[in-house]
Amino acid sequence: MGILKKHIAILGSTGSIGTQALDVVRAHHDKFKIDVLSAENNAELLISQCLEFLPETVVIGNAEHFEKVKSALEPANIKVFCGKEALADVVQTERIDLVLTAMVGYSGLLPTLKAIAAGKDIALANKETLVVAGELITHAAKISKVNIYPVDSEHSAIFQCLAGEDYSKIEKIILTASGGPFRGKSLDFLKTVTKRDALKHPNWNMGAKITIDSASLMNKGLEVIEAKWLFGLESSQIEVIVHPQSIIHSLVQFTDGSMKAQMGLPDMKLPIQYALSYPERLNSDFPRFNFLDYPNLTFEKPDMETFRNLKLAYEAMEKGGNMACILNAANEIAVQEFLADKINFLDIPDVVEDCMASIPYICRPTYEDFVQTDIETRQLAKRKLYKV
Ligand SMILES: NC(=O)C1=CN([C@@H]2O[C@H](COP(=O)(O)OP(=O)(O)OC[C@H]3O[C@@H](n4cnc5c(N)ncnc54)[C@H](OP(=O)(O)O)[C@@H]3O)[C@@H](O)[C@H]2O)C=CC1
Ligand SMILES: CC(=O)[C@@H](O)[C@H](O)COP(=O)(O)O
Ligand SMILES: [Mn+2]
Repeated sequence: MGILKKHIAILGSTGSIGTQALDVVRAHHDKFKIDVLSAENNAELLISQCLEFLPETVVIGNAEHFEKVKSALEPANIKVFCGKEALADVVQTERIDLVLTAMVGYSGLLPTLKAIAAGKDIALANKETLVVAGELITHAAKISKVNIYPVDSEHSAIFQCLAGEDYSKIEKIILTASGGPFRGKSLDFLKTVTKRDALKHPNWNMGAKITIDSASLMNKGLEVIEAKWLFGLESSQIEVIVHPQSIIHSLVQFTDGSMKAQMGLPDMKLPIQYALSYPERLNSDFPRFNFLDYPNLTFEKPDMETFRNLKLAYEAMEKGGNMACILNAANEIAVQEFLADKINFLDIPDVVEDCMASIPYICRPTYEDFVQTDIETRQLAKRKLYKV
């Protein structure tokens, strides 16, 4: 009798997480079957991925590329759709077991909600979704009895440390942060840094948006909020420590004082594979960590005065409601403009803080409130950045 394969949809298959997920699938083709792939603009790569993995359905976000993708894939009997609604529809396809959310930003919210409502387990890389609407997502997952498996390296580390443990015995978790390319630098130094400087992450090769977030410590702020929702924690139970080598991926301290850490070389294929194959732990030939190559694993307190984004994220989490949605939308606009060389690095926390102070607070937001908050915050962020 053949082994049953897990049927997977990968949303954002052409990105850093998406391409590494396909590497994992390629190495374990006896375990996984790709049913859906999607991309926003990169039609060439999407077409070649489809011709290799032969999904049933593919979605290209940007309508400009639709005809090109369609004419390349229809001869291979692959259905091609385009646009946001199509993405939210195809994740509901009956045979899909697991949806890997590997797209970037707020765009992950609707397809993730639709996939959960259709009873699909989620391998969650797209942290912005949980940041924006963590309560809505975790509530929907509970109702639909679906699991959310973390892909983010720190959250995968915590999830692995918690295997077989009682979550009510968590005293606190400690998220490690590399500190990014500007660790130890002053505000004066940060005034003049460029996109090129900010894109040089010391340990990880990732998409542009998350790399800028790592440099500004917003990534760690988003991860603090992500951890709250994934593991059901209070703000006081979530700590951040700077660990420049990125070998310890995060830690859990239990109520008896014992600590568990998960370690390994910085390689996203491991957490991706763990999330895709859970509860099975598959073999891999990923390079192994050797203590003797790292005689100095070091730790520092994060500098939340210079890197204000981390403090703003704690504030947004503590305030709740739509505040983290405001933080996220303002940050997405600021990062987009920084990557377009239109604003300075230090404008990022300024505009996030301004938007958090100005957009009306909603204590118990509905999905429609999040949509409206996201739109209004993006408009305000642009007005603040360009003083129009
Ligand atoms: N990269 C990493 O190591 C890690 C990433 N993450 C998280 O995973 C997510 C993906 O990050 P990463 O892979 O680095 O990002 P990339 O920018 O490398 O890839 C993003 C993917 O999403 C697609 N995409 C872009 N915009 C949209 C949109 N509006 N709607 C739908 N799809 C879209 C892109 O398509 P196209 O190529 O056509 O533009 C691409 O396939 C992020 O939320 C990030 O925070 C978390 C931990 C580590
Ligand atoms: C690989 C991964 O999970 C990233 O989120 C990474 O943690 C970014 O590094 P920073 O610790 O610099 O934010
Ligand atoms: Mn991370």
